[in-house]
Amino acid sequence: MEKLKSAISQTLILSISQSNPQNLHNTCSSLHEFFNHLPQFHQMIEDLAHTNTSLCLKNEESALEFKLKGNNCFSNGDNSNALRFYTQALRVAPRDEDVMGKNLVATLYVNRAAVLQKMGLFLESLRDCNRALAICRSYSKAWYRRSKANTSMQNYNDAVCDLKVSLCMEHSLSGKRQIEGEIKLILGQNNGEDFPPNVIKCKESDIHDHLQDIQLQCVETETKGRGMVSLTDIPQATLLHAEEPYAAIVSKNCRETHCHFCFNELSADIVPCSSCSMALYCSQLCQIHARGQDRQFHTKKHDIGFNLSSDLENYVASVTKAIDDGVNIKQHAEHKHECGVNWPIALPAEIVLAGRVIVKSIEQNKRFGESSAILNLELCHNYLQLDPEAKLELHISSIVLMKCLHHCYGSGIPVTGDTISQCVLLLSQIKVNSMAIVRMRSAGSADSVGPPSSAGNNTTSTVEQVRVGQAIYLAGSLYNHSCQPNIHTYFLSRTLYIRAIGFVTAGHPLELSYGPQVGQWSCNNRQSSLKEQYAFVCSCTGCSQINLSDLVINSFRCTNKNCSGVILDSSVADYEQQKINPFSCGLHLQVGMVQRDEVKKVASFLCEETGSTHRLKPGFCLSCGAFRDLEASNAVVKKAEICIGRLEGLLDSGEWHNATLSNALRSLDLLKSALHPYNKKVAEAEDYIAQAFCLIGELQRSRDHCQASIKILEKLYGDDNIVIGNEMVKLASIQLFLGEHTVEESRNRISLIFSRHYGSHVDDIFPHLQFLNRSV
Ligand SMILES: C[S@@+](CC[C@H](N)C(=O)[O-])C[C@H]1O[C@@H](n2cnc3c(N)ncnc32)[C@H](O)[C@@H]1O
Repeated sequence: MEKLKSAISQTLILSISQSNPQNLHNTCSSLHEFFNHLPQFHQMIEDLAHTNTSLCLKNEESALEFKLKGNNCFSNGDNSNALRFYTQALRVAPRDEDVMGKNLVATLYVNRAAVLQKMGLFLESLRDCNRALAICRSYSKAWYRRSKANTSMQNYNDAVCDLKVSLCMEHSLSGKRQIEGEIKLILGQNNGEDFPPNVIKCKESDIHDHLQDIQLQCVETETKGRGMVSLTDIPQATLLHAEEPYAAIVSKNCRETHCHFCFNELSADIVPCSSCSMALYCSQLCQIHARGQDRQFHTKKHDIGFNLSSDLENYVASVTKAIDDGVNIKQHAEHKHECGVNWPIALPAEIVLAGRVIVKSIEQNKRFGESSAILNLELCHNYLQLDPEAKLELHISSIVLMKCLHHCYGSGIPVTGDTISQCVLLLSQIKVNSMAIVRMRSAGSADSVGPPSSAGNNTTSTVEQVRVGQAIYLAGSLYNHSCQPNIHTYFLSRTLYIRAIGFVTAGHPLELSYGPQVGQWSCNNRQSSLKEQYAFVCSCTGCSQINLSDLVINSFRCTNKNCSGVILDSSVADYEQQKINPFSCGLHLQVGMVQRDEVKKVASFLCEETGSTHRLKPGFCLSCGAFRDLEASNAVVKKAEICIGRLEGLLDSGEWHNATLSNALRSLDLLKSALHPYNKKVAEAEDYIAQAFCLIGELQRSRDHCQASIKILEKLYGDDNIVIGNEMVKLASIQLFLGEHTVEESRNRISLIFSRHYGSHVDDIFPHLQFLNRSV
């Protein structure tokens, strides 16, 4: 790409930098023409789009090599490597290949099932047996292996049926005897009674929550374009929106760990794509949703060819029923056009996502090229605000993507100035409107730790977000951003859920956070992050009205011991100055009810002297006017931060030096002497020190510092913010370890905050937090 870029003439670069949505097709057409004359461009497209250069095709030879390695590891008892090699083999094994009279994929599933059984992963083992039997139902070994998994899970009736089916297919006398012996053994546990066969029920998801009957409306706003409001009052925690993505893609860093369709974490029994070695799924069903139904494959199932009782016939039919039978696959098969070529691996995820949008739009019979089919998504874009470099990147990426899609679709996707320009606009729509799909992950768990006194243990359980995918939700993208959001978004599988955090009155804008929030960063940092990422200047209440958090988050403490006022440095003072609106009839009207007293306490000058004439003076207390030498104070803070940074580094590396903790404690005192008690740096230092004490088993001290950190965060975010819920998880896990009854209070708060944000989905989102319910 860089080579291509350097070949472009300055004149063309200039006209691209000046392009706008109306004349885009000219610059797209010129650049396309220019590339068409470059041999290296054609070579690049060849490498990206042709199957003969593909790095992700199926390959029987490699599959057999991996299988052999898996077999060797299995016989040596090296189960984790055996599992790895069998999965590698499955990724590259051609689906219709028979080796020694057995389908290779089915054999690999059965081999992997044996490893999973050894590893105690019985459900995973059972699922692999089912996959093998869905391919070849006369596979005796798969039935036998299935009986093992069922026995381990105490599904004795199924285990007996599996063995009976396997017995019918077994040729050798000794094999028959062994199976008969095993049947007797299981029946013996049931006093010789036979078990009636069961019909397998496949439970893919279990989500209970209902959308409330709330009337939402899209309206035109003064400063933010379109936005969403409710026509009625919305009670706290109401679920008001659920939506499937128009298109979605797994994050690059989660390609090996998360399902490429539903984005849930992959378990040990990964299901690879049936046609390429790149895409991985958590289940056959997800694979079918992403790749489409493979009728040909399923009709290849061999007839069982043995005489079975009608009960057993039914049993076999229920187990081997194609997983997609009766499933109404409504989704467009989003991975199909990407299968077996390099570009979906080589290009950035958002370009591949654009490809999915284009193909879906074409598949939905919208004619691409005419009547602006892609733009029919009616999403806003930020093309005009992009810098020249970004415009050029979008031009190049669009030409490359359109060329790759053209390879697959031929004349169905023509590469012209017009179609490329639509792709450019689509990419800038994706920049502004796509959402990151996230999963909550717990780091450390009080379940997995030893005695609290022993050093090196990780006692706290923390909650963190992992960005697993990126998606376009057409209706979801109509919600504007606020740094003080009143709605909360989360994801189950690929579904977007939106819930009201608190009570929202009819007509009030419904706004979520695109990332930055009051309490997380200062106003100037939030503004620059939104500008950089989405190219807009945030005009939310948090950025336009005085709030306690923005006043204190980076502030210094007053030099007057009896004053709790704040002293701002010049960068913060400038931003806060902009919030003092000369047209408002009094500053106190712009301050939230709950915070009014607090704001007054830290900045009474602001509250008393309203109007445009008042200037915030950096270095002087906003409450009593006392002076602080900011240069000297900054030097103290910098020094202290170096020591705290060292502690943070140690926590990451897992190494330990007592001196680092002592230095950090001294630095915390220094920070407290210079910074306002609600400054975020103090909260962060308290948190690192809490983690360090936890690591060396000094849990009481860890708890104290954890509580101190939470107290500050409550001031910055507000008491009921989800961040406080996440922090309370840490505190509760320490309290639980200490056997303190105060854990009850923390549990109640966690439950209150989490249910406000996640409603009845709490347990689906945080299954790993069940341990917190343990009694003290
Ligand atoms: C995902 S869209 C939201 C819907 C959009 N307003 C529309 O008309 O389609 C994001 C865009 O909305 C606008 N926007 C959202 N929140 C904003 C805010 N707090 N301040 C200013 N503009 C905002 C920006 O133009 C941003 O790029």
